[in-house]
Amino acid sequence: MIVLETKELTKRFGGLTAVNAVSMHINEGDIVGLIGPNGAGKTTLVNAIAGLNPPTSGEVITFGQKTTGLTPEKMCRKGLSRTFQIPIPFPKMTVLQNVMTAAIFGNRPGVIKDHAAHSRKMLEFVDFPIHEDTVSEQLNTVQLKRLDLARALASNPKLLFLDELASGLSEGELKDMMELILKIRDHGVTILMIEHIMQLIMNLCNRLVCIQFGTKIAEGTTEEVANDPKVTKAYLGGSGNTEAAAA
Ligand SMILES: Nc1ncnc2c1ncn2[C@@H]1O[C@H](COP(=O)(O)OP(=O)(O)OP(=O)(O)O)[C@@H](O)[C@H]1O
Repeated sequence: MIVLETKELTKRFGGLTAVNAVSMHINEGDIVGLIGPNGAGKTTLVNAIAGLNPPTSGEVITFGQKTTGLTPEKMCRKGLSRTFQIPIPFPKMTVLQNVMTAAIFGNRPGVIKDHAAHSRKMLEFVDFPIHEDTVSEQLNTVQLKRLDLARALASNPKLLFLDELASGLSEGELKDMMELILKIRDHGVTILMIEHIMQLIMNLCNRLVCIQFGTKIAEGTTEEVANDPKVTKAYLGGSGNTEAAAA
């Protein structure tokens, strides 16, 4: 079953076409990698789908319903949640308060009976490594990424967008993060991940979408797209190995 589809989705910033008529889809249970060189338009595409920066034209269909241009709050209530390339929690709130905020505002009233208990469950799920009463401005990169993930999961999404979740992590942390992403998928959440780290893409994703200069240049199984000469060229500007380019 297709859970998300874009049709000719376009986003312009003045004279710049950051996303150019991108049509793509995500199947239920997929982990789709959204790849492409720096500045290709990946975050803009995700923002256009998730409502942060509505598209200039085209269509978004989420769980079979037209959702083009809906606000992030409405998309969240429809089951789409996301993390950010640079996580920005409420800095003066504790870790638990940050997750509770997402639990309270990300779910329909009455769905979650005990927001604190639900939030603690989310922190446990992401193996949050330090005390829940820690003030969020004191967190390091790894802790911020895990908090962002716990916040995203607190609204019980069916579809989750991850924007460079693994950037800035060490080799060991990367392995833990891969296990966590698989655990999320195994709990019934379909995932679209923007990622540059090829080790992650090749190990986790069953499908890839590659964009360059805002235009989709490839979509298919991970193997098909990774071996597509257009994709190799986009990364290296010539012949070569995508893995080496993106690692
Ligand atoms: N709010 C904005 N206003 C104007 N231009 C923007 C805006 N947001 C993004 N852009 C431009 O749109 C293009 C695509 O940027 P985007 O951040 O989506 O690329 P990306 O593929 O996510 O890049 P990266 O991998 O480096 O994060 C870039 O040229 C960027 O400068």
